Order: sequence, then C-alpha cells, then structure tokens
Amino acid sequence: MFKVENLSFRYPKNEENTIKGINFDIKKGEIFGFLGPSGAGKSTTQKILIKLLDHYEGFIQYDGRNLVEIDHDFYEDIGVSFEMPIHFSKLTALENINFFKKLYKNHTDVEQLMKKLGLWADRNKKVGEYSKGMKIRLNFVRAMLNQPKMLFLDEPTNGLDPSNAKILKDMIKIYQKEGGTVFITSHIMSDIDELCDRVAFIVDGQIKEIDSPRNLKIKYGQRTLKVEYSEENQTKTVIFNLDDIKTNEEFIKLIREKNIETIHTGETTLEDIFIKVTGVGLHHD
Ligand SMILES: Nc1ncnc2c1ncn2[C@@H]1O[C@H](COP(=O)(O)OP(=O)(O)OP(=O)(O)O)[C@@H](O)[C@H]1O
Repeated sequence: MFKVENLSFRYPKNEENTIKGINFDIKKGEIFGFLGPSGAGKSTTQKILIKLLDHYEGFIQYDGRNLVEIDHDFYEDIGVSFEMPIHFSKLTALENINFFKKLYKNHTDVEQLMKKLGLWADRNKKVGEYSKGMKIRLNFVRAMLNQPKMLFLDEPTNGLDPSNAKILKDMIKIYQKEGGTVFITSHIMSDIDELCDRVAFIVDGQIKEIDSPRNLKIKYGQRTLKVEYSEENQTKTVIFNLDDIKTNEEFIKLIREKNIETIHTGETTLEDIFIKVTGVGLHHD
C-alpha cells in the first residue's frame, strides 16, 4: 500500500532533520504500528504520508503511484483520526458528521456506524457537551465516513474507558477483515500487541526495528520457564532455561513429584521491548 524509501524531513525552522532516512512499507490489509518515544517523529511521518507536510527527501509510493503526483483524490481513499478531536462544538454530532460527509464522494452508513460506537442516542447533542471519550469515538466516525481503503490512527484508544476501547479495537479488527489497511501509533503497548501485524520502532527520526510483535518477543524474550509449586504450605519458585528443558532432569523430577501451581514461559512484553529498543521508558500522559 505504502513504500517509503530513504525518507528525510526537516521542519523549515529547525536546523536538524526530524526524520533521518527511514525505510519501511505498509502492506495492503495489514495493521502497521509505529512506536517510539515522545518527539521521535511519529506524527511527522504520519503527516508526510497523508500529504499534510511536503518538501521531504526520499521516495514515497502509495498504491503504486508516487505520492507527490497524487492529487486531492487521495483523500477519498484515506481516513484520518488524530489525537486531538476537531469538531464544531456548537453543532450537534450529526450536524458535524453531515458537514464532513459533504466533502466526500463515497459515504458509509452513518447510523450503523454511530450505533456501533454507542453514539446514535446522543446524535442530537452538541459536541461541546460531549465527553472526551465521546469526541474520540466521533473522530473515528469521521475517519470512516468515506469508506476509506486505509486508516491513519494516532493514539485512537487514548482517553477511552476499557469497554469503549474494546469497541474501537473490535471495529479496527473488523475493518481489517473487510480488507482495510491501518497505520496506527499508540503508547498503549497492549493495544499495539493485540492489533498489529507488524510494528516499527522509531527513535530520534530513525527506525530501529521492524517486525511482528511475536518475532520481536522471540528476539528480545528470555527463554525461561518459571514453575511455582507448593510444598509444606509454601509456594516455591524455580526458573529453568527453556532451551534444554526436554532433558533437564531437575525439571522432569519436579513436575513428576511436586504439586505444581503455575508454569509460565518468560515472555517479554512489547513494553519491555519498547524500553530495550528505544532506551526510554513509556510515559503515560
Ligand atoms: N511544526 C513544527 N515545527 C518545528 N518542529 C516541529 C514541528 N512539529 C514537530 N516538531 C518537532 O519534531 C520532532 C518530532 O515531533 P513529532 O510530533 O513527529 O513526534 P512524535 O513522535 O509524534 O511525538 P509524540 O509521541 O509526543 O506525539 C519534535 O522534536 C518536535 O518538537
């Protein structure tokens, strides 16, 4: 869907490049995550891909065409949901949606979509009276208005309670099942882990890793097995190396003879990998 080669970008006021020669592709039908510490260049990259920023160096291809040569029709193809919801607060949700709908040729079934996101009952409420979570969901409705081939989502679940975050994630999964492609940034690693087929880690304008969450976990994971068993009314813990587990007599003896409570492989989380790759802890706003 997208092919990005040697992309560099400098904001006119800055001396240094913000994006420093990155390469990646986004395959049709995949959910591609873009992760990195604050200020790494995630939003900048996203803005370049959606043609809000130009004058970049390098080459970007969208659906087989040079992005530079694609005209306004590009916006018929994509849906964008950025972190800061932008709506007319004095208009109702439906009035807002009907306004934005007019910008596009293709239209989705707004009633269905708003119902799925739990907003239909409040469609005639002014957006100024919406909660933050409602505005975020309304943003998603806007992004989906034109039945886009590709969605750009910047922190889509930030500010949503767990049940609304689940609704949104389920909708993203359904969108993918129906053939959609997604570019997503988030600081919520469990969401990224759940949704993304592949992720890229960007640090200071450079990509440090690109792979599936599973492969990254294998690469950065500890190959250990933790066994907890009970003995004399106490829980005891032993950690084994997973590589020679088949022939480890102590492990085999343990599971034959003891009352096992739990067995877990030492899985690394995406959050651990983020810290290892970027050298920065996750900040939560
Ligand atoms: N309009 C601008 N003019 C000059 N510099 C900018 C502008 N917008 C962003 N920058 C700088 O570019 C760098 C990358 O910013 P960007 O917003 O892409 O980071 P990010 O990875 O999306 O961060 P966050 O996770 O906080 O959203 C930062 O150093 C930022 O200060």
